[in-house]
Amino acid sequence: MIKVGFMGGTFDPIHYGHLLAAESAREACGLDEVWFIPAGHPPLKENGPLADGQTRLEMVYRAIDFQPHFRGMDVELEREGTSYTIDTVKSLMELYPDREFSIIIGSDRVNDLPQWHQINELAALVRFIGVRRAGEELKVDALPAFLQERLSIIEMPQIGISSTDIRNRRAQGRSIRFLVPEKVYSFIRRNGLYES
Ligand SMILES: Nc1ncnc2c1ncn2[C@@H]1O[C@H](COP(=O)(O)OP(=O)(O)OP(=O)(O)O)[C@@H](O)[C@H]1O
Ligand SMILES: O=C(O)c1ccc[n+]([C@@H]2O[C@H](COP(=O)([O-])O)[C@@H](O)[C@H]2O)c1
Repeated sequence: MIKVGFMGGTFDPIHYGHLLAAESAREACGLDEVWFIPAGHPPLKENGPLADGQTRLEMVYRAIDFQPHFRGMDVELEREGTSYTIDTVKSLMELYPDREFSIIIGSDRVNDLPQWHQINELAALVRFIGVRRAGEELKVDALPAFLQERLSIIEMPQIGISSTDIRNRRAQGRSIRFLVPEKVYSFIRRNGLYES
């Protein structure tokens, strides 16, 4: 079986925190591939993304350009309605029966796992790889036992970057250089993304 770590996200925009979390998970868990899957309509987020789906996917492609273990996928962008992970996992398992999927999530998402749609069924299908995220407390003990059993926590160099901070910096006319890969940086600037 080919081991795939699926990293879903709003990626509005993708940044070095995402890439380093993915690479840390790949190394720690011996993953063959990491797939970056931008959410069409992210669940549990108060505000929808600022950039449209194709623009966020384009930034993912630019960020992972020439990385042999990384892939960008549009499966959630093509789907109507809220992008529940259970639906994505089921369709990926059907499309790629030769692959074994796990889900890579940062600590903020680890803490809200019990609120995920059909979480019992999801946890029966996949394992979760939780990555410690700068500024977020990991509350593994607060999770129900069935989730703790399906969760591995891995470490990564703590990197306090968030897409919110990047969008805020752009709105204030501040620099985002070195927070995102150079090809994402030039794309954001060229297209005037996140300007106020
Ligand atoms: N700096 C980081 N370190 C580790 N994990 C991260 C980091 N930033 C995001 N993640 C994780 O990546 C996944 C996708 O995150 P998302 O696209 O929402 O980015 P974000 O920076 O949290 O965005 P926003 O600030 O808009 O909420 C989530 O599981 C999140 O926990
Ligand atoms: O399926 C759910 O109920 C669910 C609830 C919260 C988050 N997720 C997924 O977790 C990933 C990271 O979410 P976010 O909001 O931090 O970008 C993304 O793929 C979301 O679709 C999924």
